[in-house]
Amino acid sequence: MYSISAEDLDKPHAVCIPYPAQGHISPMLKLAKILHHNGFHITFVNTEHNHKRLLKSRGPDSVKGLPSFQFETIPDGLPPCDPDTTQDIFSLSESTTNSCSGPFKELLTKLNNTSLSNVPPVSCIVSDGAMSFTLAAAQDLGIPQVFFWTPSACGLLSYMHYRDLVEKGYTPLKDESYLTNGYLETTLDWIPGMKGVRLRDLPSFIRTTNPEEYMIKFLIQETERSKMASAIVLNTFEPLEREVLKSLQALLPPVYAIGPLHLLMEHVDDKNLEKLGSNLWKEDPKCLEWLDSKKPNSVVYVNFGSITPMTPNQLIEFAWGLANSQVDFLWIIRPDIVSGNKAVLPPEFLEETKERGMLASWCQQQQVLSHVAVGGFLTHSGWNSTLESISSGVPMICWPFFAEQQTNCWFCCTQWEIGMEIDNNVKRDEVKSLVRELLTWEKGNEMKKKALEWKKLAKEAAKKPGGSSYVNIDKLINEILLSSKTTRQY
Ligand SMILES: O=c1ccn([C@@H]2O[C@H](COP(=O)(O)OP(=O)(O)O[C@H]3O[C@H](CO)[C@@H](O)[C@H](O)[C@H]3O)[C@@H](O)[C@H]2O)c(=O)[nH]1
Repeated sequence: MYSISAEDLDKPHAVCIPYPAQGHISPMLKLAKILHHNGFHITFVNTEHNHKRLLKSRGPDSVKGLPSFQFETIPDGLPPCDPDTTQDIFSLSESTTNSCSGPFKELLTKLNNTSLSNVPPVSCIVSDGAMSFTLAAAQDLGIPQVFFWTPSACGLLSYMHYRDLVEKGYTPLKDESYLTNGYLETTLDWIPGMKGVRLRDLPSFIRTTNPEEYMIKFLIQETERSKMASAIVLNTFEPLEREVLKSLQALLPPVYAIGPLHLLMEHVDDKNLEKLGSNLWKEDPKCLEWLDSKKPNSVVYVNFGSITPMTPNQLIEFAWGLANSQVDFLWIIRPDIVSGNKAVLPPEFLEETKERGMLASWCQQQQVLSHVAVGGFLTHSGWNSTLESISSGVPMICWPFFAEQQTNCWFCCTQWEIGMEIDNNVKRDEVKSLVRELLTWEKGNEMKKKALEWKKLAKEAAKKPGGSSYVNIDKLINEILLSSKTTRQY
């Protein structure tokens, strides 16, 4: 155990607990580092499974911590599995809800036994919005509890309306034919801040015929419990999602837009924190070297995040679409991207693209997106990827897979004017023409200009001292985390 100074024992102590998936752990770790920089003692809680994965991908230093920034683990309730595979989100949501509350409360009791734990008493909890079992623990201790929803604000607003969608009869679908008979094109005009959105643009879990669909029940439960929190935080910035944020403010406790967190992190000048990382796969540093050899705006970067799977056929269509576009590409293919199979690319494709294609299994995405050689991003529209692309001024081709990625895609294509959607049933000719359009044609140029405008606004929001997100973090700390404002009772 580290020995801690008397001064450290007086610090406020935030327990930060992400939902145990890559796209949630990374932004939570950034927020935890910012709080640490602002004088908080941090306990960061991973699941045992992800702790093992971090040890494997980044080595022991990544989770060894510092005297005032420590890592703890709780079990996720699922049977042990191969540390290299992505856990199933549906099972994970059910098991964390049903089994994590006990271990989490035990952990808090252990930390609060300060003579043994040698840490300050826990003074607030920053929990992922999809880990609402943490609320009861905060209520027991009478301390502030903040929910960090890691999807976009438009994603959260959509989830907040899941109950209405069920009550108004939009979901469950009457039968399977409703998936393809044009029903999903139905336009809704009653979600303030998202006028004109179609059913197919809402988070994908509503595309079910099952009246007992777990993800719908889960998200209704999680969003309801968010109403009891001391505050809500979102990794977005006010000019980007102003109308949506306004709608959320009317439904929830105070909502703070504090992103893009990776830009806010630039104000955290602490070498000790740099070694604490969150990538569950090992990054390939050769991607950046390869980009160095390319001309500005000449490369399309292709990455579908940490969860999206695809069929062997979709992989082949993407491959030939990229090859036929004649554009240089950096394509990240996760080892588990083809569910149940090894990703196999045809040797003719590898031969034909060896001069202009780079393949790797994981990269340092933020650095890749801010490299001058990258002119466009073919993405699954996960929120972190979308926000990282926006803050680097990179326009996108969107191939949303599930959850609120459909909503992020709709905003990119119709509201922010920085994206083009590719059909879910991907075909090589469409990949080829959209990649060419993005990198070499007028439409791509227009989107690039727009993306650069958003980049400027993102940077302004993160500016020290007056940027809106910078100010909101200050407010979050002073108005909520350091105050005695506690959660509301059920
Ligand atoms: O080679 C890679 C690939 C990804 N990343 C990082 O991994 C994160 C991926 O996050 P995201 O783009 O949000 O995708 P998912 O992993 O799919 O994220 C899940 O979590 C997000 C936040 O809640 C949701 O928006 C998504 O729908 C959900 O699938 C990003 O920060 C990337 O920079 C890397 O560093 N290197």
